[in-house]
Amino acid sequence: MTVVAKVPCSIVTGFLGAGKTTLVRNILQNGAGRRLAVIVNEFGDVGIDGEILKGCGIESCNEESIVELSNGCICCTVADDFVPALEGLLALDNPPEHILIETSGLALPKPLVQAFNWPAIASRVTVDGVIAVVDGAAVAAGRFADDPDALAAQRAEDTSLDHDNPLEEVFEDQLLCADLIVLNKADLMTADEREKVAAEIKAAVPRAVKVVETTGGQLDPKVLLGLGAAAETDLAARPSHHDNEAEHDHDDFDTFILDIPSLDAPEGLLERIRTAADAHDILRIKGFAEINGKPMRLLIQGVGSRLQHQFDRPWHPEEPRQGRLVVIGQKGLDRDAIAQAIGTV
Ligand SMILES: Nc1nc2c(ncn2[C@@H]2O[C@H](COP(=O)(O)OP(=O)(O)OP(=O)(O)O)[C@@H](O)[C@H]2O)c(=O)[nH]1
Repeated sequence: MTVVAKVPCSIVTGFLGAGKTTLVRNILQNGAGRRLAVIVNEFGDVGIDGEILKGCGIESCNEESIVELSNGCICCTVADDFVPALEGLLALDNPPEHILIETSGLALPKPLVQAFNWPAIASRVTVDGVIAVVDGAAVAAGRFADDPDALAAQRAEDTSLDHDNPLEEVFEDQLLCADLIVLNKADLMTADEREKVAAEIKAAVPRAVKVVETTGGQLDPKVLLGLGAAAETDLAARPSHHDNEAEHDHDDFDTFILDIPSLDAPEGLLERIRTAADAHDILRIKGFAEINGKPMRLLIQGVGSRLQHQFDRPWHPEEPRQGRLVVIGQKGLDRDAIAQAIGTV
């Protein structure tokens, strides 16, 4: 009897805008020697991350090995989307030797790890490791804890995990499931902040989990892949805020899409986005804009009020040159006011 080795899969989790796609892109660029495939999931309906990966010009990024699941959070569509997507990749003529799974920033990784025990796939794949990417600058700015010191004190007295901040719950669920924590955006932190954030992370995770610091997700694939964690056999060590819920929903968060008119120059739009992100506490905004006379589409990426933009690839002749932004925030986002502030079609 021949025993076929299970295909290792790395789950890349991390809050909105932490740098997951950037890290996955680096692995694709540096992961030579191993046939990789990617399953990429987004909270919004428009697959920006898949587009970024496909637009990156890396030879190994062929269309069939990048599967986009943009039909809600992957943790809630395991049966309908995730397991069939994995099966599809395993059925390719040239199946991948390692699969990267990038979850949405709001997904809980544990239901995904659990899915690896499903009979349809259990004998064929294993979770090589859960990699949690952390936006160090956001943690340093206190985004995930109203008062980290008070919280640490409270933890010391009360070991239950529950509290009311939905951002923090998602963030902690991602850390608590991790085999490796990537402390990203080191360039945006002072040495003191880096130390403080690393200590905060360690305090939040009861197991000994390695924390590696980086900028732009630049880590050797040898550090990230081949962890051999078999996380699906080790679920008890990965507590979640949602362990007692039959189904997790994302009611705490809102998302919508804005169509953006063609522009002569990007500066005005970028300024309006920055102002709107601050005024309305937008967590994440990303998409593409059309700049008149430019053959390339402009990729716009906002995390909080920090914005980046670059021309990433030429518009394809068959695609509509329609600017479009996905906006994500906590429940109660004022869509009309944001649309007006940013200027939509
Ligand atoms: N300054 C700085 N920016 C970074 C770093 N890593 C990523 N970014 C930027 O942060 C933004 C978000 O990065 P992504 O890789 O798209 O983050 P993500 O976690 O995939 O985002 P979602 O899928 O929307 O949750 C982009 O503008 C990146 O260029 C870093 O180390 N430093």
